[in-house]
Amino acid sequence: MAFSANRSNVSGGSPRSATVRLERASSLTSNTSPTHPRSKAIPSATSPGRRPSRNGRDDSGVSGRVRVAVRLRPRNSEELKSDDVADYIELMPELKRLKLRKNNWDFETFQFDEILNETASQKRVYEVVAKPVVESVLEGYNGTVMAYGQTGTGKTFTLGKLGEDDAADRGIMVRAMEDILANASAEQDSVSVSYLQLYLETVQDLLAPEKDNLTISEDPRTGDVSLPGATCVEVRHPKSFLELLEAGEANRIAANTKMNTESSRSHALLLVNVKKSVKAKQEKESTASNENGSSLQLSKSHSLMTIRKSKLLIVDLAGSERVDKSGSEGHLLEEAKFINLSLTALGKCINALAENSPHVPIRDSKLTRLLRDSFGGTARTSLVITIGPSSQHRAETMSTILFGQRAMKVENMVKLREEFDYKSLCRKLEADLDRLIAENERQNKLVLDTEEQLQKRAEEAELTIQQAERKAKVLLEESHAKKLKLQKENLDSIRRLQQECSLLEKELKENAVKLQSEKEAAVVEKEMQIQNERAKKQQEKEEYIEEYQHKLEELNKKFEAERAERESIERRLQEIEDCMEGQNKLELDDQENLNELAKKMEEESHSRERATRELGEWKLQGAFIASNETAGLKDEVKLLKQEIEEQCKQKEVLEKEVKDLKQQMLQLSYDTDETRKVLEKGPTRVSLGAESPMSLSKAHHMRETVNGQRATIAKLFEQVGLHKILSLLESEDVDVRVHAVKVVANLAAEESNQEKIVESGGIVSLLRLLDSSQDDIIRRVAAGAIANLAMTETNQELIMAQNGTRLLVRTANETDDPQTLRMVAGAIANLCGNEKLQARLREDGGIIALLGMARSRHPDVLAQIARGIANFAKCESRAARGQKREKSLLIEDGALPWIVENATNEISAVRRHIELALCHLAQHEVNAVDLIAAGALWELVRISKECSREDIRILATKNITSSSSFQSELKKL
Ligand SMILES: Nc1ncnc2c1ncn2[C@@H]1O[C@H](COP(=O)(O)OP(=O)(O)OP(=O)(O)O)[C@@H](O)[C@H]1O
Repeated sequence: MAFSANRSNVSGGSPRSATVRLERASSLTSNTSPTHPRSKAIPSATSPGRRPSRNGRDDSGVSGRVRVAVRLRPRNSEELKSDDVADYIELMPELKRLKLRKNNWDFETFQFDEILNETASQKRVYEVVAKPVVESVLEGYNGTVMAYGQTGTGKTFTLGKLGEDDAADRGIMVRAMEDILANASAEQDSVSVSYLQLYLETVQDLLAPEKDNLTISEDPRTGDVSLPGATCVEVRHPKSFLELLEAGEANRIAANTKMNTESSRSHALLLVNVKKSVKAKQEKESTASNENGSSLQLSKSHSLMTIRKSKLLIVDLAGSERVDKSGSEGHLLEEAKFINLSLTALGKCINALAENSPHVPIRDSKLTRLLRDSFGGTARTSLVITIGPSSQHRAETMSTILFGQRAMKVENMVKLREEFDYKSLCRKLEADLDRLIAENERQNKLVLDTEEQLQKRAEEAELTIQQAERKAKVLLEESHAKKLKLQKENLDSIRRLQQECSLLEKELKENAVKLQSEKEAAVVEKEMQIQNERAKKQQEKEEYIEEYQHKLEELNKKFEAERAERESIERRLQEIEDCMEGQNKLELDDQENLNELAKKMEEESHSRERATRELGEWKLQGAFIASNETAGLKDEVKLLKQEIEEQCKQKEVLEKEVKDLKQQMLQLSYDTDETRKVLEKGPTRVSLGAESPMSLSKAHHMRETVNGQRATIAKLFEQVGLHKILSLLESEDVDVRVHAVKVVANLAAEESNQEKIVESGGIVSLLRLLDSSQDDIIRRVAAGAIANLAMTETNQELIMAQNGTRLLVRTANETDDPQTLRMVAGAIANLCGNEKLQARLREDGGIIALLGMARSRHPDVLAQIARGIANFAKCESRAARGQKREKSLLIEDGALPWIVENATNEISAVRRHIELALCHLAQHEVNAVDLIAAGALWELVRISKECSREDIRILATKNITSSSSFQSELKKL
């Protein structure tokens, strides 16, 4: 039987080699050895109740003081009867203090871990004294619960009470076993007990009474104490434990009877061995490996189990009064040796430990050897000291208390005791190995299978390649044959195409020769046609000239007659002028007289005023004289008035005469206008107007009249003087201005007069009149005069310099009178003929104004516009000769649409001018694109074929053929 569980083989445990003991915190082993004095100065661990943590982290050695509780037994029946009242003890459970009377006036105070009075229940005693130790045992630590006290104070009651009658009486042993069994797994853990008695240094097995002298064994390496021969019974239920305990108690009584001794002389020891399996931590694995110096590597995949082996020792000591009497007091030493050697030895050891003595006499008794781990060892130890209430045992009580005080000073180093379960690990590893071997075999088989498959596939692939090569060879041969065949077909096609090409070339050459001959024939025919037309035109022209010359001669004759008539009118006019001059002189004289008279009257008025002023002074003296003078003056005034009236009458007569003369002059002016109109339509003055429907005879008559009038006017012009006539243009009288401007216009119609008119400032006067007048007749006649003057280059420059273009433009915009517009258009048309002034003319708005006047739609106006455009285009064409030409300003100012629109105007004068203008514009390639866009090309083509004037036709043809743009446009169609 073994006292220590790890040495026990009672239950047929496995061989020792199967387990490896792991001592944690081996560095503290020497300290924990009972053979070495232990230091008391372990500060934090000295606190009562300090326990290793449940999670096992606090698994290195931890110091733990022996905990001591005091329990006071209630008074028994005898004590209750006696007067021996226990007032020598005073318990203070709250303060955990106990006071013991020393004498009548003094108490001694002791501090304990727990104070349990007489009313403390068994349950409370268990929880306070034993439960912490039991829990510690369940966590893998050794534990000791021990009761010490005088006989009859309740040690057995506290520890070994079974509680058959009343469960509340169950003592620490029963309750501890209940807790241990409740926390142990029936499958994995094991709980076994041994129950022993020590009497006079003899260890007896209470579960096997025949074993009455068990040997105590100590492991020299670890110091563990065991009883190899002790009975160790596995316990699974509290009930079986009770039975076991009852049996053990019966054996104890029998043994004591046999040995003729008392139970109070022996120590009862209940040894509970607990084996619990717990999952090992990873760090434990490495530790295990290192400590054993083995190369064993534990797979992390295994959940390694460790076995925690702990033992709980519950010791019901013999009554201590003998110790006290024999050990402490030093008397009756022999008796002590016989009776309770072990208690004495225990007291010494505790003293030594409490006093930190270098020598602890642990080997002095079997009890101290058995309790080696409980005091100064690795177990958690809790001591309950029991005392009685009777003052008769005061000395024993004091002795017990002092024992308890000394025991409190003993410190243990509690250590976790656990081992790896290498058996199960080995089993798991073997299972793993089997599994790995099976896996390896399976993999090998798989590799072999794969290799076979690969070999098979390689052979198949080889076969496929050979087949593909054969197929490729056949296809290559076929392709080569096809290629040769195609090449041959291509060659045949090329030859055929070459033959077709040569045939086509031959055909083309023949067609070209044929076309050339047809073209030449057409040219010859065309030339002949042109020559015929030319001849015909020439003949018509000559006939016309002949007829015209005849008519001209007739007109000249009539003109001579008119001139004679005009001279007579001019003579009459001279007479009238003379008469007017005389009349004017008379008027001037009368005016002087009147002025003189007015002067006299004014002086008289002043005199009268003076007289009036002096009248007050000379009222009396001069009244008479003043009245006479006034009468004289009145008479004089009367005479003068009569004279004035007479002169007025004469003036009226003269004015009537002037009026008549003016009437005559007006008539003359009207006649002049009419004559001029006729003349302007004649061949000598073609600058203005289109052909009139007036009959030739009437025109002739009119021209004769006009010629006569002109002669008269010319005479008048010589007699009156140009300056005077021009000054009349600024007369306030509208009629005078009208007549005067008509006279000037008539004069300007004669080229011979123009120089004089210009020298006399006529252009400026006419422009001023045009600028200032709102009268349509004046503006029309003035514009006509300007138009006539604008026929020469010098005059054109003068007109332009005097801002004439702007005035004409303004007039053109302001009036809708066709005759005025005709004159204005004529004037601008004349200006258009000056190539030096083109830019300025355009800048002053001349072209746009010219085009704007087309709104009139009057044939005469349209003719003048067309003439102006033709003039402009001609000058542009002339100016650009030999220079790089920019686009025509006419095109820039948007004239093309109007030109194209009127290119076929039924009025020949309009049409002819536009045809000319188009030809001039077409001379320059720069205009070609716009001309094509405006449709002018087709007009040019038409002109080249239909124009009545040959020169224009030729010009148009030349333009068309010489323009690459026109040619390409024509080719498109
Ligand atoms: N706390 C208690 N309550 C009631 N009765 C008690 C108590 N303690 C002890 N007794 C009684 O006192 C008597 C003596 O107790 P017990 O036998 O347990 O003492 P003991 O210390 O074990 O004595 P011994 O040393 O001789 O074995 C018993 O009859 C027991 O029932």
